[in-house]
Amino acid sequence: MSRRSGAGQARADIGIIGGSGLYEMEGLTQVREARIKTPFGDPSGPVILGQLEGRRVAFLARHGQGHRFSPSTINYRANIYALKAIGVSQVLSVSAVGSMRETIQPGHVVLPDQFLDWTKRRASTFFDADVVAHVGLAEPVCGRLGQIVEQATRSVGAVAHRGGSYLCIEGPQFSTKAESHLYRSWHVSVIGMTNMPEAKLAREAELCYATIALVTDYDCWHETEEAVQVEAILTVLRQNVLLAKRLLREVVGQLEEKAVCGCQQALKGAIITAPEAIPAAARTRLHLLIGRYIEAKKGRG
Ligand SMILES: CSC[C@H]1O[C@H](OP(=O)(O)O)[C@H](O)[C@@H]1O
Ligand SMILES: Nc1ncnc2[nH]cnc12
Repeated sequence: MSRRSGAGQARADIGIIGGSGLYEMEGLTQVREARIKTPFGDPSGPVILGQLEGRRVAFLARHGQGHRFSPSTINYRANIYALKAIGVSQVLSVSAVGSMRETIQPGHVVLPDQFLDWTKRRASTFFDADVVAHVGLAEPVCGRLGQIVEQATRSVGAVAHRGGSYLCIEGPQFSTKAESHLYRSWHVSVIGMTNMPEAKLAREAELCYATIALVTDYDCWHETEEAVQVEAILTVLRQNVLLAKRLLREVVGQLEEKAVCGCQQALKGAIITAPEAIPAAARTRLHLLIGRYIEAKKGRG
């Protein structure tokens, strides 16, 4: 696979964020690498662009090549910003998760429609200085994308659980049994360490977002299954990742190039700061995200 590099003219419509075990996307053609600088720092690595099933796709390994970034040190803002900067309008997020329910088994695919953010030390908004914006997160997953992913999951022969809550813990340690039982009492479906604040930031960036959660373990609540350990996760992951690659191809082939849905308007009416109160430096820093709203407002006087 030959690669060109550089960020100039790098464009894509569909973003894939690869999680644990998914560090590259096979099957991409016309591959090039883009190193994208953002006002929020560096993404986890170069964005890999190419064609997949006739669509322009951008792939980014969340933990970086060689899995160098822990869930707490991933620069989620830079990752989402970088995808937005190259034109991505819809993001498929692939994640390894633990199951919190008997019927959700290792090897199954869960398509959560809710998240619980139990993280403690992550930058979780683009709007933490100079501009205040409050986006809605009642439905954090794009329903249109979720529907397509569900169909595709079934058509590749995997067991799909559509809906349910993904509980995001800070990690990197796995949970104690006491925590795991507590979380089960909250009726969550799966547990992981990365989808928050990723999903929040995708909404702030007005990107459609859906998680493909690949179940690797039963965390540590199960009475007859071993408590989760990385070694066991990696064994299941090797199988899951093969499935994920087939599934992603199928999903991408069914997606419209440009998403047309409400996610693309998430910031409409959400910016509460008066345009004239926004300093020039903040306008520049946030232009990609809010330019069309504050310029229009200013024009109306
Ligand atoms: C290697 S197991 C724990 C690790 O896997 C998940 O990451 P990702 O969501 O990127 O697949 C989990 O959140 C932890 O970061
Ligand atoms: N049990 C678990 N807890 C947190 N993150 C995970 N990722 C995969 N399995 C997990």
